[in-house]
Amino acid sequence: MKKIILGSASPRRRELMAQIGLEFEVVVSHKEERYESEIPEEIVKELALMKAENVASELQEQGVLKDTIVIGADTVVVLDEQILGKPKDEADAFCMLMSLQGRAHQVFTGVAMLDFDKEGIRKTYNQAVETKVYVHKMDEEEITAYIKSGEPMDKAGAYGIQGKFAPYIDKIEGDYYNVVGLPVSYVYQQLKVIQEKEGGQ
Ligand SMILES: Cc1cn([C@H]2C[C@H](O)[C@@H](COP(=O)(O)OP(=O)(O)OP(=O)(O)O)O2)c(=O)[nH]c1=O
Repeated sequence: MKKIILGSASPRRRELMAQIGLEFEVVVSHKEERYESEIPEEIVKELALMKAENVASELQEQGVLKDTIVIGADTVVVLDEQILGKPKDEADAFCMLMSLQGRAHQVFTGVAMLDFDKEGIRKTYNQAVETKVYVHKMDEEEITAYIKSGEPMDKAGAYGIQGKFAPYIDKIEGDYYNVVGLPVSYVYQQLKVIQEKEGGQ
């Protein structure tokens, strides 16, 4: 079995990987993240790939990259083709939450899996997964109280479906875990394909 490295500082991604019983290590890279694409699916794929590549290059420097799978991910909220990342401050969170209420938006998570064999030769799997989320109408007091809870600040779109925002989620279409930050089923199935290929060699 290849070693699995999760290149993410997100506690949610770690919890989701642990939840499905995967054994993995976490390595975080703090290199800059930039993108050139213009459509959300491509942007999250690009950012996920960059995160995984940053971690892989650090592991390479340490000489521990062979026989390893490195995973990176990136999540954005998209409303009317506008990307909402993490809010800059509480006022920004308020604007984002005002714009999301009473309607649907998309959440895209990009995943990059870098599969290194025993010689250090790499295969790349890079995918974006979409979930549609319908948010109920909220009044200003509810938005203000939610911001006071502190939950929005480290989350794309200024909300966490898994926390105190739950009362405002009318329905979703697609993978719930994709909204939390990692499309667990996609990741698991892809890992299985990679590990089985390995076993067959
Ligand atoms: C929409 C939504 C996002 N989020 C989180 C998932 C991600 O952690 C975060 C989006 O930020 P990201 O930039 O995707 O990830 P991150 O900075 O937290 O971690 P890293 O780059 O090291 O992997 O928003 C939720 O937890 N719940 C939600 O409902």
